[in-house]
Amino acid sequence: MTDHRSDGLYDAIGGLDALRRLSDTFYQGVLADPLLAPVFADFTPTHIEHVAVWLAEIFGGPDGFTTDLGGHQSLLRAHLGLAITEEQRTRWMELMAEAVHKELPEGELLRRRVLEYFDWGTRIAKDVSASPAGTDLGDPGPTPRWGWEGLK
Ligand code: HEM
Repeated sequence: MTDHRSDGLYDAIGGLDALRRLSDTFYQGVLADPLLAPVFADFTPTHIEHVAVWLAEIFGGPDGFTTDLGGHQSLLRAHLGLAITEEQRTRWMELMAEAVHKELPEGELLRRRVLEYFDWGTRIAKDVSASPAGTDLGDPGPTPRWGWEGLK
């Protein structure tokens, strides 16, 4: 078991390919889940790729979400109006923890840091989701970065 700590978190995770596998496995679980599937009624396969590209940027990889997919504000806006409940957020975390254990390299610290990001991010998604679609969120600043020490 190794934490690959001399690498950045993105490289230790296995880069974009590993994040694509993570996203794919996670959304297979989401779409089969009675509590979450209705939230993702408009799901399309591009969602899997967009989430992988977002996560790459978060964990210190290429900034493709900012350059090509609308950046931090677009990510937040995608969650407006969803009215995510705490029960749904918790289920999302359970399914993501399963996907992380299946798809990401072993390493207690690596997995802990990744899941800490998801815990932080799902709370933000839930908060934003309480506001109606189209709400002006202002400038949220650049996409956050998450490393071995957590939020940078
Ligand atoms: C760290 C946590 C999260 C991340 C990184 C994340 C990431 C994303 C991204 C990148 C998109 C845009 C996808 C696209 O452009 O196709 C998106 C949309 C969406 N997210 Fe999240 N999300 C998070 C939490 C949640 C939670 C907790 C829920 C609900 C329980 C949720 C539900 C949705 C839905 C319904 C959409 C729109 C889906 C669609 O395109 O049809 N997200 N999310």
